[in-house]
Amino acid sequence: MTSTFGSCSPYPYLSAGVPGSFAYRTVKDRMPVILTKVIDFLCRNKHEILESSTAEAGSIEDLKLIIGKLSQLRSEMQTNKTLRPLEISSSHLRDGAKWNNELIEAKDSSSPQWFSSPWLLVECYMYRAIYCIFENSIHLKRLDPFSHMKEELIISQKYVLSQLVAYTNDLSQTITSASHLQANFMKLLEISLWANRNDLSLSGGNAETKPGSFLDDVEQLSSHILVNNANELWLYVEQVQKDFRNKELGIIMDNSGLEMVADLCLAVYCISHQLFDRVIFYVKKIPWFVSDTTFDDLQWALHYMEKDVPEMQCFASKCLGYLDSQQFQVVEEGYFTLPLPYHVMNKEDPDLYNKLSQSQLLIFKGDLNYRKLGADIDWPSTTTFEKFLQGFKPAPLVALRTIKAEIICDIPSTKRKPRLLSPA
Ligand SMILES: O=P(O)(O)OC[C@@]1(O)O[C@H](CO)[C@@H](O)[C@@H]1O
Ligand SMILES: [Mn+2]
Repeated sequence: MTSTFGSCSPYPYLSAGVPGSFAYRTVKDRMPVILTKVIDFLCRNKHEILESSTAEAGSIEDLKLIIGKLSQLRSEMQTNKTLRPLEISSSHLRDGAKWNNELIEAKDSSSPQWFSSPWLLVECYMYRAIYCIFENSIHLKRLDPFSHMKEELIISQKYVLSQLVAYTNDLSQTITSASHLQANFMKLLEISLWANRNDLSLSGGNAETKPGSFLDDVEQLSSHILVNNANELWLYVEQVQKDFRNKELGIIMDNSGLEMVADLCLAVYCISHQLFDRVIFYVKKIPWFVSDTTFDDLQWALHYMEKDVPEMQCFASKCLGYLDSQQFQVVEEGYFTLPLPYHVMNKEDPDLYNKLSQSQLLIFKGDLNYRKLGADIDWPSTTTFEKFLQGFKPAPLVALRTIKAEIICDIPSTKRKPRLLSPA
């Protein structure tokens, strides 16, 4: 496959063409279920959806058309048809050109099919196709078919979220030494890492955490960290204090819900202890991989916490205050909802690469970001992170990721490649 994925690696891309792989089970089982859940949601909630739309009569036709197109998409996936060019609207022309270039490129070598093209292209394609189907409707352009799941997740987790925020507040009160500052930072990193297990695209829309267990889980899970560079990271953060006056942290976000709140806790800690002066949150520009955070999700969550969860009101107001003062900034960049891996970003989107390079530290959250850092290639597990990135390094960066896909690197040769307890 010689698309702009164009990697110099001799190793193959992950693909659903490998029976039994997580990519195969995702395309064969998980993705059709996700599409079915969207169709069911539209059928079961059609009255509410029609009431909320401007022109009810037209919307009924719209809804029927959308459901038909989603069903067709699912059927083409299940029968391994060729991925059709996306109908991308004029407001996304730039992304559209890149999308169809990928699909045309794929055609050069072989027609892009669900079970043979690179998993990254195929999986991103499904979410983009869902978005295009809504965006090309007349009355339901702005409908996020996953927002109800993301909102229900936050509401169902409010007890765990309140615990997490209270824990973060306590950490901030007890800073009496540099070692405390470090210990607490490391703890919040681990919390942000394990919150990544909360992933609606895996849990089929169900909240993962049982009330009251998440912080205990974080304690237990420490021994499951396979590659842990937190100590080197802290030494670098200390160096940043000496070398830079104006310090910026970039968080390339992943899932809404617990993971988003964990990332906000880490960011609040960094600002309130002057480890960084500004935190840039890179969110998704369109609904993505079921639970990935959009700007609307972040705003909805902060206002929900401020209004409806007394224990979180102060935290939410603090975050909203940081947004007003620009100490928190939210950025929507189209690149993060393209199928492109990160090693081609400097060529494909030099402005974004340059923006990322303004930060003193970048934290890439979650499995999909990790897959894009490694171009979704089936690298040997002993591959160094440096080689895995294939030259992508706009700024010093770390990946906080719980393993979902088989791709992995930096495992010492003394350790065997971890046997994945794939959540699927
Ligand atoms: O990016 P996240 O939210 O951590 O992981 C989500 C996800 O990318 O993990 C699976 C394997 O990569 C995908 O099929 C799935 O959607
Ligand atoms: Mn995600």
